[in-house]
Amino acid sequence: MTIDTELKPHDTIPKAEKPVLVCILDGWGENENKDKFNAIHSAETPVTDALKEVPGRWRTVRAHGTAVGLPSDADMGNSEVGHNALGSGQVIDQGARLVDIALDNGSAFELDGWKYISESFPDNTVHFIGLLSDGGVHSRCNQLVGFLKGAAKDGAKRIRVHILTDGRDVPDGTSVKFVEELEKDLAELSGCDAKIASGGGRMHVTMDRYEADWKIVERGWQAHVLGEAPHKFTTALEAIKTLREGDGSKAITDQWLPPFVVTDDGGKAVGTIEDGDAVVLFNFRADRMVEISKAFEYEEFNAFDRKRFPKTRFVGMMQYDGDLKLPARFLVPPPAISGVSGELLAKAGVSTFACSETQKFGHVTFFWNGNRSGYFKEDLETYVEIPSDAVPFNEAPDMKAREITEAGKEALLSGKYQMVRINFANPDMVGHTGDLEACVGACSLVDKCVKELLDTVESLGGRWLLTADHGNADDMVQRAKKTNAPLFADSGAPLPLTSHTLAPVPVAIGGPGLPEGIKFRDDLPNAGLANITGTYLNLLGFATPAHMEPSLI
Ligand SMILES: O=C(O)[C@@H](CO)OP(=O)(O)O
Ligand SMILES: [Mn+2]
Ligand SMILES: [Mn+2]
Repeated sequence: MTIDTELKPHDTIPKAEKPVLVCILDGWGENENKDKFNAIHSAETPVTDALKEVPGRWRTVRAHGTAVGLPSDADMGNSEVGHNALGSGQVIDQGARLVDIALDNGSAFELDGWKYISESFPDNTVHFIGLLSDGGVHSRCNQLVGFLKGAAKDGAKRIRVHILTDGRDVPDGTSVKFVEELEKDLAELSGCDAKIASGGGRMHVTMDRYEADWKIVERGWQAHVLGEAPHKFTTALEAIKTLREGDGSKAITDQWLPPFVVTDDGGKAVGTIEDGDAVVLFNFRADRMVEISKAFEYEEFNAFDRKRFPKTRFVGMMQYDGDLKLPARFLVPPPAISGVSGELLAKAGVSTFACSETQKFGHVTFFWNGNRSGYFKEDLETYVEIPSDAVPFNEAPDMKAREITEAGKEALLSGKYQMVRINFANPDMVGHTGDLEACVGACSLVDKCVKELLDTVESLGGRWLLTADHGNADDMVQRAKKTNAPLFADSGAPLPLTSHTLAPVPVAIGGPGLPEGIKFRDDLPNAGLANITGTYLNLLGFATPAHMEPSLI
C-alpha cells in the first residue's frame, strides 16, 4: 500500500485549538465475567462507569487475535501488538505470525540470519535463549522446537537451551510441563548433544525492559554465559522443582525463580557461551530482548561488568529495535510498520507529550512508534519517564499513577502540547501478580486519576479519548473451559489468573472542545484497536489517512 504521510484537515471536525488527551489504561478489559474476580468490576470506578452512559461516545473494540495481527483469535492481546496498532492505525502481521509463516514455508532456514549461525554448527555450540512457554506473547515453544530441529538437521553438533520460566502469560507451575516437554524434544534430536544449560524466572533473570533493572540482565548473563549462579543442579527439572519450593516458608512462582545453572556430575556448567558459538534469542517480542541483545552485541558496554565477552555469532528471532538496528542480524524480518501516527503528526507540526512510568514507558513511545526507540522530530516530541519501583507490584499497587497524573496535568496546562499521551500501568502490572485485592485497589486509583485528567481537559475546553490495549485486571481467576466457573486449589484458594484476557477494551471520547453531534458510527461492529488511531487523529482535526483503518467516528 502507498502511504501518504501528509495529514489532511477533517471535513467537519475543526482543528483542535486546545490539547487532545489520549489516555491508555494498560490491561483494562471489558469482560463478560462480572463476578468478584473481575477486579475492575469489584473496584470503585464511578468515572469510567459514567462514561458508558454517554450515548454514542462509549463502545468496545477488539484487542486480541487477528484484530491485532496475531495468528489466531485464541491469542490474547498484549502491549506490543496493542500499542503498535494504536500508534499505527494498521493491522500488521506480528512477530508471532511472521515466525510461524517462515517456519511453515521453510524460508527461515534460507535467510541470512540462519546461514550466519550455521557456520557454528559443525565445530561450536549453538545456544537458544528465551521464554519457555506457549503463551504466545513473547515466544512459543513450538517455534523453538522448529528451530532446534532445523539446527539438528543442518548439522548442529551441540545445542544448549537457556530457559526463562513464565507463569505470567500461562498459569504458574506450568514450567514443569514445559521443561519435561523440552527435555523430550531435545532427546529426540538426532546426531547432536542437546541439553538445557541454565535458566531462571522471567521477572528475575534476563527479561528486563526499558532499563528498569539491569541486575536482571546481569543475573542472566552470569548464568547463561559464564555458567555462574547461586543454584546448581544436574537437571533443569530438578532445578525448577526445587527452586519453586522457595525457602520452605514461602514458595516462589515461575515468574520469579532465581537463576540456576545445570552442571555435570563434577559440578562443571554444561553450557557456558564461548568464542565461536552461535547465540539465538528465540523471543519474537522486542521490549524484553533489547537489553540482553546489547550485552551480546555491543563491544562498548557498561550497564554491568560482563567479566568475559565471547565473540559469538549472535542473532535475534527478529530485529527488535528498528532505529538502533538491534540486533544487526536476525532470523526473521520484523513486521514493517510505516506511516505511524507519530511520524505523520510530527510532519504536520503537532507537538506531542508522551508519559508513563518505566514499565510502560516504551509502550507509549517505542511500541507506539512502530518499535523505534528514537524521535521523529525531537523539538516537537517530549517523552517523560517516571521511574518505576523495582518491586513486585502487588506490594506497591499504586505504582506511579499519581506522578503520571501530575505530569499529564502539567503538560495539558502548559499550553505547550497539542497532544498528550498517557499510559497507566497498574491494571496490567498488578493484574500480572494474580493478587485480586491489590488489583482492585489499583483499578480504583486509576479511575480517580482518570477523573483528574478529564477534569483538566474539561477546564481547558479540550478533547479526550480514553481506551486500553488489552484485558488483564478484568479477570483474576482461572476458569473452567465450558462453564466459565472459577477454579480453586485443594486448599480452597482461587487459582489466580496472571495473564492477559481475550476481552475487548473500552473506548470513550468527549470533552467540551468536541462538536456536539460527534458520535461513534454504528457500522463497525468488529472494529479493533487499529480503528482508534483515525479516531484520535479526527479529534485533533485531521482526516483519517487512507492507509489506516477507518475512524470510529
Ligand atoms: O509483562 C509483559 O512482558 C507482558 C506479558 O508477558 O505484558 P504487557 O504486554 O502488558 O507488557
Ligand atoms: Mn499492556
Ligand atoms: Mn501485561
